[in-house]
Amino acid sequence: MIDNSILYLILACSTLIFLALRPLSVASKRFIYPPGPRALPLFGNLFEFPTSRWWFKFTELGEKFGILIHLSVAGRHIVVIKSQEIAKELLEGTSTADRPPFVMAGELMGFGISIAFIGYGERWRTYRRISHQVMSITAVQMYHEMQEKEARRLVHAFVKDPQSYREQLRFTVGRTIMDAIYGIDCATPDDTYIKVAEATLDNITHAIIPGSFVVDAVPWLKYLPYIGLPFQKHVRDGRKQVQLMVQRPFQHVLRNRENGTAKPSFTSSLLDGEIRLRETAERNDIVSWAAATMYGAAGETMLATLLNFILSMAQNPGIQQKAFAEIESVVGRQRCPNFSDQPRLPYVNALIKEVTRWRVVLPLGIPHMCRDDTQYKDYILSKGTILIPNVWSISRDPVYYKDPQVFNPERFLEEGPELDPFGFVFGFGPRTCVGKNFAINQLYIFVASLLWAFEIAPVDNKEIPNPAYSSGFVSAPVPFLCKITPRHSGVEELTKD
Ligand code: HEM
Repeated sequence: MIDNSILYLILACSTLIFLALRPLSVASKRFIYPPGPRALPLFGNLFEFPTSRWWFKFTELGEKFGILIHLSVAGRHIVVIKSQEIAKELLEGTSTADRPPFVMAGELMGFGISIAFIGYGERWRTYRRISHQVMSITAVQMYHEMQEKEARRLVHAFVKDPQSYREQLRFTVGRTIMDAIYGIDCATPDDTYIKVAEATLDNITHAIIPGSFVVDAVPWLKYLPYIGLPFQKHVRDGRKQVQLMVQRPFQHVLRNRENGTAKPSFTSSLLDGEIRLRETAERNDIVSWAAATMYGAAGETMLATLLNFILSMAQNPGIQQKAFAEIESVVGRQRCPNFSDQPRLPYVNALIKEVTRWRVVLPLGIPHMCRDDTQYKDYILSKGTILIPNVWSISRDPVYYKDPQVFNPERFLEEGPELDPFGFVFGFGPRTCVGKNFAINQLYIFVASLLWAFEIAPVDNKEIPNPAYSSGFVSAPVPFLCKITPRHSGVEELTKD
């Protein structure tokens, strides 16, 4: 990796070029941004940015400057939003539904065409329209049976090898998505489809983290001929892998459709033609990318949320006991929980909301960008301003939550429940998470099944200290030890395939 002094030198040159070349109209127009720390000439607030976990720094700045903070880096304006109401208002319309360019992960590695990274436009609207047909609140019921089966398989795997709960969760999350998206049943964690997808996503996730590659700060570097810079090597290998991840499972579905063995899936439903796409090639391109994005967006977020669930239970035995008692009274011990139990499990539903609030897995969501000059109250933001919702600080704000550090599902049950985290952890406005309904269902059935089957406790009855969290785009707890013991003798038998 290039060392920081060279990075800053290159950044300084690129900023000068940018300032010299930008159109006069932009330079002379009068924009009014919210308050923020003083920006240095050329560099702006570059040095305010820590190397990781920006959400803590943004929260600190919020205490000084208020609920909207303005920063700038190399001529690019950034506004960080610390209030749920303002994030909703500002990110609600299509005028702020663009995405900033992700040069490395998006343009160079080829993921920029995915639903999550692509800018606002016709192709993004098509993605959203077709995905809605198979991810709406009604449509996701088609995955219920498969999700129930995967929950039983997960429980069974935990019985067999409770120590490797993290790997089991990772594999089950991947397998469930493969099944839902492509109708592919992956037998083992070494399955090629899962391996390729995980390796590709590791690469992409690394590439998205700001500061990983110099080309994100200095986009003109992308025009350099190949001279073996670290980002160029990463692109050379990564781009091929992205194609493999998108094409292989999609071709599998096409082959199975031809020989009549395709299982129902997200991809198959889209190919069944409810969507009106003109050419087969165009249709295949759009559907294959919609499918691959789903896999990419679901894996890490679901895994991180389920790990937070395990941690919260090991740290809060009283809450776990209460949730188990509710499940036992509704489900009993003779069968596993299913979706029809859900309306009668209010405490479990509140517990899931609390897991998503207590440790948000995407602490800064995914940034939006203004498509045009945008007026908000007294501010006028220029086209291209990046808008970042500080979801982490919303989840910790005493304005919304009493004792926000405390894990307490009751906060969503009492009269006058506190702010519903499902209203912000899945994002805002037209870019809200496409897989929200699928994710909530999966969290419900996995959480209810694990609570029904196991007692999750610290090892040797010692308290589990709060683990460190990964510092990437998705924030997940680093491995921690805990003891997972079946609650009753029927668990193994009832979860046999
Ligand atoms: C607990 C699990 C999950 C969380 C917390 C989560 C959260 C988010 C957030 C914050 C965004 C950005 C929204 C915005 O820009 O305002 C997003 C986007 C997205 N999510 Fe999720 N997500 C989860 C699971 C899933 C699953 C299971 C899928 C697919 C099956 C999925 C598919 C997507 C897609 C495709 C986008 C891009 C939407 C767009 O840019 O138009 N997510 N998600």
